[in-house]
Amino acid sequence: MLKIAFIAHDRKKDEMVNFVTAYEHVFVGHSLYSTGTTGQRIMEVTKLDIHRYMSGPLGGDQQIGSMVAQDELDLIIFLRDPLMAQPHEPDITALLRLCDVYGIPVATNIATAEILVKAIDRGDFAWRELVHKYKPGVDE
Ligand SMILES: O=C(CO)COP(=O)(O)O
Repeated sequence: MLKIAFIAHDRKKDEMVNFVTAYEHVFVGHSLYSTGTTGQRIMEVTKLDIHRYMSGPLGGDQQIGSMVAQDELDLIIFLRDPLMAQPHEPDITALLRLCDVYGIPVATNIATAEILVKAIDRGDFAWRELVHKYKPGVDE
């Protein structure tokens, strides 16, 4: 079971809802997380159970970043709006930076999200289980 987070900016929320609905059969077996409004929108139209953090501008991206830092997240689908400035831009940058620090797969547009979801379906993310088993500082 993977831990997957969904985040979408306002003008990308319809796209996110359509995407998650189309692949609900893939996501249903996993632990799901989201920022506040994104999760609410997805749960309105699917049967998925999503743990919702705060809304992005109120700290939701940072809460998800904290999961990344604690090795508690395997994959993020973050549909960003590249054409609209966000008040919490530093939080967004910080989250993406942490994904790079910890090597967490993150899709920032729908084309990459499609590829990742197909990889999940094929079982390509089984390597994440190995990462979880190896805890630096404990196993060394
Ligand atoms: O702003 C966001 C991510 O940066 C998303 O937050 P919401 O899901 O609460 O709209």
